[in-house]
Amino acid sequence: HYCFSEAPADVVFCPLCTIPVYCSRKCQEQAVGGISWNQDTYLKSNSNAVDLGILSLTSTGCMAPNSKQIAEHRHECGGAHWAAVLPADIVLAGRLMAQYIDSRMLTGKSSAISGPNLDLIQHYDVDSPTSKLESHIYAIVLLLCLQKHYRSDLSWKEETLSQLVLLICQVKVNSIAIVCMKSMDGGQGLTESKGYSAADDAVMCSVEQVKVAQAIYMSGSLFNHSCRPNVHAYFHSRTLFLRSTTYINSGSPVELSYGPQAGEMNLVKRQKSLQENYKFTCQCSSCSELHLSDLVIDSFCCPQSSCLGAVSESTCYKSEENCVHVSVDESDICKLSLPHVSKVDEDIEKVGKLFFRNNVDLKIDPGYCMSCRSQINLSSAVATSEKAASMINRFKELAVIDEISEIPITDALRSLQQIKKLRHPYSKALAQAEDAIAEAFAKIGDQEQARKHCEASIKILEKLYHPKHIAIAHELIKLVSIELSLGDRASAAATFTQAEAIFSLYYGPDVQMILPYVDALKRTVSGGFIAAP
Ligand SMILES: C[S@@+](CC[C@H](N)C(=O)[O-])C[C@H]1O[C@@H](n2cnc3c(N)ncnc32)[C@H](O)[C@@H]1O
Repeated sequence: HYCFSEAPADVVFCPLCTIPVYCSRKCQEQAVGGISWNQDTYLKSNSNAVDLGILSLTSTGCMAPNSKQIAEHRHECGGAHWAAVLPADIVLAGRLMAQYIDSRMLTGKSSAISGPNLDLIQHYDVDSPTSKLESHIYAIVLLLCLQKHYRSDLSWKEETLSQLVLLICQVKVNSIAIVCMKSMDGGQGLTESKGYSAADDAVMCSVEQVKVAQAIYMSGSLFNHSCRPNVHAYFHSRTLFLRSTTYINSGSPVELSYGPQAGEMNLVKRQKSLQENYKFTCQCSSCSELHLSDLVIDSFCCPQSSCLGAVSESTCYKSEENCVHVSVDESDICKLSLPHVSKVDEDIEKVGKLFFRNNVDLKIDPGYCMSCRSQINLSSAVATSEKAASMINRFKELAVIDEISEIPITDALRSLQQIKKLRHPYSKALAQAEDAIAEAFAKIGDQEQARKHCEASIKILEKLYHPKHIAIAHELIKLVSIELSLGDRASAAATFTQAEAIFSLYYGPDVQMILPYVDALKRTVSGGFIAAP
C-alpha cells in the first residue's frame, strides 16, 4: 500500500487507473497532488463485491510533477500497474528512472534522457545468462511504459536501455526491504484495547515482520552484511533507522543484516541465500569462524547418551590444523577458522570435540558424531523426526480450530519425545516443536504446560542466537502473556523486564512507536489492566 499501512476497507482509488493504492484523500494528495473530481465520482457496488469494471471514477488528471510530492505510482498508471505485475526490484528501478526524468524535466533538461548515476555497486558481470536476459527484458518493459507515459515530451538517448539494465542490477544488490512489525493475535488485541485480559486464555502474543516496500537508501547501501550484525535496521514509514546493538570498537566494521542470520539459518543456507539474492560469497565473521549454532542448528544427537556431540544431516567437515573445511555433496562451501582459545566455550568443545584436537586431519561425514564419531542411521532419523514434527504442527492447527481432544495431546507429546530422542538438544527442530506445543497448550487453556514448553524453546534459542538477540525478546513476550494468564504477575514482570532490555537495545526510544503493544503489556504487567480469569 502506498503509505506502507495495511489498506483499510474504504481505500481511495487512483483517479486514473482505478487501482486502490491510497488509504485516504490526504495520502492520495501526497502522492499525486491536488485532483479535480468530476461530478459523477462514485463506486458502483455489485452485491458484495465492488466491480472495478464499472468503476466510474474519473478526474481531469494528476497535477504536473512537483518535487514536494512522492509521485511513485503516477508513471505506471494508465498502463500496466507495475506493482501488480513486476517484481519489487524492477518496480523500484522503474520508479528511480521516472524520478530522474522528473527532476530533469523540472530543471528544463528534457532532451537526451539517459539514466541516473547512482554510483552503487552491481554484479552484472557475474550474473548468469538467464538473469542477464531477464534484466534486459524487464528494462525493455520499463522503457516502453516510460515512453508511453512521457510521450513526446522527451528525447531518449540510445544508451537509456543499458542504463536501465544497470539500474536494475544496482537495485538488486543495494535495495532494502522496508518491513514493519505486525502483531498477531494477542499483540493486536493489546494494541486495540490498550490492555490485556487474563480471561482470554487463547492469547499468546506474537509478532511477525511484514515486508511493505522496497527502497534504496544511499547511505544505508554503504553497509556490508553480517550474519551476526552489530547494527539493527528498522523503519518508521519511509525513514530508515540504524542502531548499534553492541559496543563497536574503533576500526571494526559496522555491519547490518541483509536477511539471513546465524541462529536462524545454518551456514550453508545463509551462503546460498546471499549468493542467490545478492550475488556474493559472505565473508562475515560468522561465515569465517566455527560457531556453535552452525554445528547444532539442524543436527541430530549422538547415539551415546553421555555425549553432547552433534551429528550433521548433510554437511561434511574436514578438519585441519586451526581450520575446518565445509562442503556439501563434494562441493566446497567455505573454510572456517577455529575460534581463538579465549572464545572457545564449553558447549562448542563438547559438541565438536574432534575439531579441537591438535594436529589431527580428519573428515567428519554426515551421520557421524563430531565429538566421538559414533554413527546414526541418518535416513531413519530424518524420516522419524520429520513425521513427528508434522504431527506436532497438526496438533497446533487443531488447537486453532478448537478440535483438540486427549488423543492428539498424547500423540503430540509422544512426537515431542521422539524429536528429543533424535534431534540435538540445541537444534532448531526441537525449539520449534517446543514452541508449537506451547502455543497449542496456550490456545486450549493449559497455561502450565504452555509455560513449560515455551521456556524450553527459549532456552534452545538462546544457544542458537545469543541471550540478547531480538528473536529472544519476541519469544519472551509470548512467555509474559502465558504468565499473565496464569495470574503469576511477579514472573510476568521479571520476564517482561528481560524482554524490555533487549527491545531498548534494538529500538532505543522508538520501542513504543515500532511495537505499540509492548507498552500496553508493560502497563498490564505493572498492575494496570488485568482481568480476573
Ligand atoms: C549494499 S553493498 C554494500 C557496500 C559495498 N561493500 C560497497 O562498497 O559499496 C552490497 C555488496 O557489498 C558486498 N558485501 C556486502 N557484505 C558482504 C559480506 N559479508 N561478504 C562479502 N561481500 C559483501 C557484496 O559485493 C554485496 O553485493
